[in-house]
Amino acid sequence: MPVIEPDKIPADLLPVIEALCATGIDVAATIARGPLGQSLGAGVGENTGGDQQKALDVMADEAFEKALGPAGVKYYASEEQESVLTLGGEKFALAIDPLDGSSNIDVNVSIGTIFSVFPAGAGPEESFLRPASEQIAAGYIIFGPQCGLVVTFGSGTLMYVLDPADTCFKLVETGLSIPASAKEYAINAGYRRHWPDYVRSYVEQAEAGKDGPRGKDFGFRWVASLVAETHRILSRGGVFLYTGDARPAYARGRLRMVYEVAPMAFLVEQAGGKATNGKDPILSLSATELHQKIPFVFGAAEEVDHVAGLHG
Ligand SMILES: O=P(O)(O)OC[C@H]1O[C@](O)(COP(=O)(O)O)[C@@H](O)[C@@H]1O
Ligand SMILES: [Mg+2]
Ligand SMILES: [Mg+2]
Repeated sequence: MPVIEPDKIPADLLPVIEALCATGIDVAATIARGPLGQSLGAGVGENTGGDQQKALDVMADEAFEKALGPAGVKYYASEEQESVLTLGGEKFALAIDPLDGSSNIDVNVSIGTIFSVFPAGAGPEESFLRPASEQIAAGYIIFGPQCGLVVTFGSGTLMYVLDPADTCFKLVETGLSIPASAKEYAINAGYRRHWPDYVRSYVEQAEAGKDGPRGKDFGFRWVASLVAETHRILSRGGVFLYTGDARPAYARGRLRMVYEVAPMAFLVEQAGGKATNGKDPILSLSATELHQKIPFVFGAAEEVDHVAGLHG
């Protein structure tokens, strides 16, 4: 039985996408059982980035690592591992956030797996420390009310939904498109007192709504799962901000260039949106360290441009 409809997937990448889907189906089944199975949200340690690791972070990482070597992945860079692993494949370098939105594991809110694929480079680190524009595929699996796959190979952004009847990801959209203007913004407003001026100005203008300089009302959203925020923005528009702020260790925000920001930027730009570090396009930038964080603003083109204007 196929795990995904293969028609729109480049032939050389099909084994990688199939391995991601097959593993995603297993992870989805584990998540769906929640407290009926083993404790998924229990703390089990700390990763290199200093985040607490939960049981599901580690289980998902082990499952993807195991599946991807035989699918052609040579270098495997995971948010949950300190350095790049060399697997059995030859062609590809794959970066992964095996479980995004860890704080939502135990509360039955959408979480996901984010991935980014480059052609394998000269060595493990060189394969990932390069311009984000050199990605040849990027996407995420969302574990939500529906399990879905959103992916780009550089010619549009595709959406698949997992059909529970035959556990096959089926194509539902071929050209996702983010409207240029937005009516919703997403930011963790709990950190307001730490924000830089350009973020404070952006949010104050949005909050002023029709009566302010933007001349329209905005709704506010925050799920605390990047995958879920991206899915909403790809589905109905909006803008997302997780910039640097004045908290210790948050000068470059929270999100990682290699595992989270570069792949989401590729998906968003392929859907007609924009993705910056507040000012410069993410796709023009390279990570200089594997676990490097970077400020991230993405979504509706007009909003991302407006933020860049305030950034100066
Ligand atoms: O808890 P905060 O500061 O609002 O951060 C939420 C962000 O952190 C993340 O959960 C980080 O990802 P991980 O769960 O993979 O560490 C994002 O999904 C989300 O956007
Ligand atoms: Mg994450
Ligand atoms: Mg994670």
